[in-house]
Amino acid sequence: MHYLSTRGGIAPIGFTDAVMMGLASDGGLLVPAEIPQIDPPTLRAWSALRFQDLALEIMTPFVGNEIPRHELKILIESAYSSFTHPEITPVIKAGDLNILELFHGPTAAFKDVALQFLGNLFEYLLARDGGQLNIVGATSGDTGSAAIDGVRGKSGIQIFILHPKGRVSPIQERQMTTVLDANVHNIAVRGTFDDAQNIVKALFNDLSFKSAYQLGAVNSINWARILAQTVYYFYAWGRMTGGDSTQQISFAVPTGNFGDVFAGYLAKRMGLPIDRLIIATNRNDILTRFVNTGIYAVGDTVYQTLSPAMDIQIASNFERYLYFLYDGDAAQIRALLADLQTTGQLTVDAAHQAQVRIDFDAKAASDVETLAQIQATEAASGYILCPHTAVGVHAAQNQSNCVCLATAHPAKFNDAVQNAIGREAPLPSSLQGLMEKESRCIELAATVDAVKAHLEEALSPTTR
Ligand SMILES: Cc1ncc(COP(=O)(O)O)c(C=O)c1O
Ligand SMILES: N[C@@H](CCOP(=O)(O)O)C(=O)O
Repeated sequence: MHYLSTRGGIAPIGFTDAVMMGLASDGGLLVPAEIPQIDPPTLRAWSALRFQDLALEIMTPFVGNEIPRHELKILIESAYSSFTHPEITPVIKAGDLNILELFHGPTAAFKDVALQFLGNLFEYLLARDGGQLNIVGATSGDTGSAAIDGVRGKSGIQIFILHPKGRVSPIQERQMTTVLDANVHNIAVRGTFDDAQNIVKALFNDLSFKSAYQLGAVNSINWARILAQTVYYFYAWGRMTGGDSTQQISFAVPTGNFGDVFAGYLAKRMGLPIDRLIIATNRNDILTRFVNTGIYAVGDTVYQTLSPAMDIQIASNFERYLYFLYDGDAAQIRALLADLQTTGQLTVDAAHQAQVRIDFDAKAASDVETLAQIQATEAASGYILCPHTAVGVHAAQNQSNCVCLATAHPAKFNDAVQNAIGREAPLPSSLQGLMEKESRCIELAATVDAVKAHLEEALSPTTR
């Protein structure tokens, strides 16, 4: 399997290079040159597999022959050994709802599914090929702690995570800042998640800096993130249908950076019988507006909502979708992105907008609607939704045969839960005692220069 850039500016590379490159060297995102097609008999056979075995099957064609199958299997088995549910990502019934619980990993959010694997993969590749990696990532709350947990204490790896100061939940913040391993560096930037993500991308686009400091990516700009997240769509479909490929399932996906729903889109393009893919956004509704109008227009403000991990205006993986929407026409992607850069918006033509409406539904929820959904679901079934999941469940109303992705444990957002139902969700053991622990974090201005200077200082041979 080879990987290309959405902007057409790099020669094809293999899986290992794609994982280590993170953001493509021309500023685009890496995508597979072709999408493997899974036929109905294979889907049926896969529906009986354990999550780990399914992951091995799905990843194999994307990895190609770069990692021997038995070694890939070990990486996968080890990644999911830290999950507390035997099914890894179970589908459970809550009243009428089908909930795909993605929060049974060490940091209680769906990010663990990919980042436990990616941490192992980085460690394996560094041990095999030599070198070291300095990860720089941006988080609106969940990627940060999951990435930190995935690489803490691993040799040859340093991790720097930027979060927007005061814009993640107290538990999310403590999950990151109470990890005191020497290779973990938390940075609170005085800005929004979009500011943090722009800084990370600027650092990756500074190719001499990227190469001098061996930067690596844990955000969903890294293809391995998308790949690992694709697995649970197949898994949930198998659990819902028993492998009957005449049965289609819809998915409601709480969306911010477009990584999770893009993984669902990839699954559908691989042949998984998905009916509707529902993009669920909060008040930061750029993607919902895009699906409904064909215009992707960046607003002036990133609103703070009760679902803070989705407080994102500029959705990183949207560029990957545009690439497939335009059948891999990189020149067209560059033109659309140039429009976005100069005017703050891009518009797809009517024919492509029609395709967007075939590919996705989209719906936004206000905070009031989010709280009402948490309250209604708890009243109907006793099940407590996290506010992000509630945005998804709200969007799934009236959709039959739908699976709602539960992207985080509700206890990570107990202020919202308390507000909705008058009590908190019980803390899982992984989240207990965080508020009493020692923490470490520095604060920086939300500028590329400030972060660059910090990295230079932290990574200089005299400091280390
Ligand atoms: C709990 C939670 N739900 C949903 C999302 C949105 O996922 P994505 O950014 O992949 O669209 C995030 C952040 O990524 C999150 O942390
Ligand atoms: N919601 C995310 C934002 C970063 O998204 P990613 O999937 O690109 O890592 C978070 O919780 O940090």
